[in-house]
Formats: sequence, structure tokens, C-alpha cells
Amino acid sequence: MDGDRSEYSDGYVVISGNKIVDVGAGTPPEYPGAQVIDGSGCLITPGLVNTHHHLYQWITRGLAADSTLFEWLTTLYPVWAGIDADAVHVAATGGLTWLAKTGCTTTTDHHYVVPRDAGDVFEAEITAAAQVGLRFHPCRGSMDLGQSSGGLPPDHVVEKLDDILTGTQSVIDRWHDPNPGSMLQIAVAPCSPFSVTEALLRESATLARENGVRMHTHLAETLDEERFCREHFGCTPVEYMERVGWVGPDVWYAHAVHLDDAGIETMARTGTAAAHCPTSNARLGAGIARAADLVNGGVTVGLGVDGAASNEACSLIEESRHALLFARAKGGPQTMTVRKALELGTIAGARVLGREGEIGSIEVGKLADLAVWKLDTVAHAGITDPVAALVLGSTPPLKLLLVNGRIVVADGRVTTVDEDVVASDVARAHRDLLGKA
Ligand SMILES: Nc1nc2[nH]c(O)nc2c(=O)[nH]1
Repeated sequence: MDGDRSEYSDGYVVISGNKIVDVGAGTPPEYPGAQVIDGSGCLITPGLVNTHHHLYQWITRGLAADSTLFEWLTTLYPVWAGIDADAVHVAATGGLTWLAKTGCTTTTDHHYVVPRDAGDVFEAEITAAAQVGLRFHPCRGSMDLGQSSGGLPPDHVVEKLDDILTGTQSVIDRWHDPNPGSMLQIAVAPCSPFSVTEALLRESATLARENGVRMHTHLAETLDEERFCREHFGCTPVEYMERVGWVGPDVWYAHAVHLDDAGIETMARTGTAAAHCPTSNARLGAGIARAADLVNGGVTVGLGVDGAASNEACSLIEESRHALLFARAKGGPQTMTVRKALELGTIAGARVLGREGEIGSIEVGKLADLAVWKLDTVAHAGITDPVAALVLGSTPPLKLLLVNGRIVVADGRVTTVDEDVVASDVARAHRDLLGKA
């Protein structure tokens, strides 16, 4: 994923501390005292970058399985109203463990349900990310437009505008690390046009820009949302966003499914990026995003697994495959190559998060975030092109996952947490939460 898209059929990567210090073809030079990991039969790629998630949903998977987005949300809001910091910690640990096992080294999280008296849900997920060992970009989400004011969420799951702004500022002050090599960066993330007020959008944009942090929201996910925007704001979702200051190179939208040509042009002109979430869009019957048109139109497109309640699989490498398959189903076999699909999940994702200079490719000076995929088992043996094997085949096991130079997965097992304990904690938290609803 370097500028030349270099590929070595036989080569090496040398790491010192948290950085890549050498990359090349053939036999590596001597590095006396170095630990050597033999990757024969494997493909090494940049660690995957996930640009949209809702980790708390890991404990509410499999519900409202045959519903549209609005039906699904109205079923789940009352369940999510019962989360607290402990539940978020368990859910985030589950979701992050699975992301690591499936090749992801950097993830965002859009957390927008913040019940009063729930404890510190942001501290809970940040602690989980540090424990599992992923590079983390939590987005301080929010909702302030309850049903009684014309929004979709019930009044008891929304916050007051002032509390949101104060809470967001304090998350940034406490946690945001803008330094090179950062493991933790905060974004500001009001939820969606039908769950937030125009005032929240405008004021949170000001707050984000004063603090130099990025901005994220759901946009143009369904036709129901488009109808809502036309009815309430007299325009399309993208036109509404431009009106309230939510376009720019510091902004990325989750989904961006229902865009007209003018919407794509606005995103390209303003440098606004997209988190393409093909699996969730299919699971909810939302539609198929115009991913190839966005890419060809000059929009930066990363991939997102989306929340676990609308994508129970939550594997970013599967999103690469689904991005390719859906693009080709719409536009034919030349619409997206396997290498482009991998690019969306790596260097393009890094660009979405403003981290292109640090992650998303295997280059000297970049951070040591790497996935080593085993392609010599029965699942992939005999596929000559390893990138085709990775993107078109089933998800391979990982020989190794390194984040910031630290081993997080070895021989298919996460090394930082006990996977069996995580699984039983998740099952218990799911039962407890549903018991409350
Ligand atoms: N896929 C999702 N779309 C959403 N819109 C919204 O307001 N919340 C969500 C969500 O949790 N998932």
C-alpha cells in the first residue's frame, strides 16, 4: 500500500520498537540479536483500519433480525437504554477481540447512547481498547432529538445539548492524544439527522474545530432518512450537512448509501470522506452504496464493519470482500479490483482518520501495525495470487497481528485477553441487559 503499491512475493519487514525500519525483497540483511518470525506460506499486509463501529452493540447481536433501520432502532433503543460502564467494557472487549482476530489494528467506535447514571462509558471502552491493544479512535456520539420533538429515539435515551457539549469537551481534554504514534484520538459524533438537532450539529462542529479533532456522523443510510430530511429540512442529507457546516477534510460520514451525483460532487469538492459499510447495509436492507462512483469521483472511501447489532460478523476483511462483490454486482467485474478492495480497508481507512502518514501501508518510518495471514491451509492453498486469496476467499487465520510493534494475535489466538473469559462475559452481559429491558 505504499505509493507504488509495491508487492514482494518473497521478502521481509524489519521492526524496531513501534516502527518499521526496513522493508524489501528477498533475504533480509543481518540484524544481530533480532527475533525472527518466519512467515512462509503467509501474506503480510498493513493492519486493517475500521472507520465505523458501535462496540456496545456486541452484547445486543441477533435482535430485530428482519427489520429496516428505523424498525430495528426503535426496537433496540429501549434495550440500549439499559447499558452502563460495565456492560460497555464487556461489549467493547468482545468487539475489539474479534476485530484483532480478523486482522484489524486500528478501529473507531461511534458511541452515541450515554444514559445518565451509567458511569463513564467512554473510560470503559478506552480501557478495553488498551487491554486488547488496538489503536483506538473513539467518537463521542450523542442524540438530543427525542420523539416528543420529532426525532426517532424515545426521550429517555437522549441527552441535553449542554450536557453533550460539556461531556464531549471533557472526553477530548482527558483522552485525545494528537502526538505522532498516538494510540488514542477522539472524534466528535452527533448520531444522525433524525436523532440530533440542528443546534447540536452546528455547535459540535464548532467545538470539534476549536479542538482540532475530527467529525463523524451517520448519513444517507436509508430512504427513510432521505424522506425525513426532505420533510424536515427541505433538502437531501448531504445538502443539510453542508448547510450546517458538516463538510470538509475533517469530516467522514458512515454509510453514504443514498447519494445523488450532486452529493458525491459535494463530498469530493469539500474533501469529506465516507465509511462504507456494505454488510450492515445489506443486513438492514438499506441499499448498496455507490462505492465505485465515490472512489472514481475523488472521495476517500474507507470501510466500516458498523455496529455488531447490524453486522453480527464484524470482520473488516469481510467488508473488503463485500465491498468488491456489491460493487461488481452493480457495475460488472471490472468495477473494483481485489487490490482496490484491500486498499479501502488499509491506506484509504488511514486517510479517512487523518493517519495516512503513520499507518495503512508497510513503509519505513511507519508504525508497526501489521497482519500476517496464513494462506497455506486448505481454505486458500492453491490460489496463486495471495491478494485474491485474502479478499475473495474465506477469512484466513492470522499467524500474527502486531499493533504498535506489540504482538496482539499469535497463531490465531489473541494474546492480550483470555478469549474464553471474554466470550462468557459477553453472554452474561447480553442476558443481563435483555433481562432489564
Ligand atoms: N447502522 C446504523 N445506523 C444508525 N443510525 C443511527 O441513528 N444509529 C445507527 C446504528 O446504530 N446503526
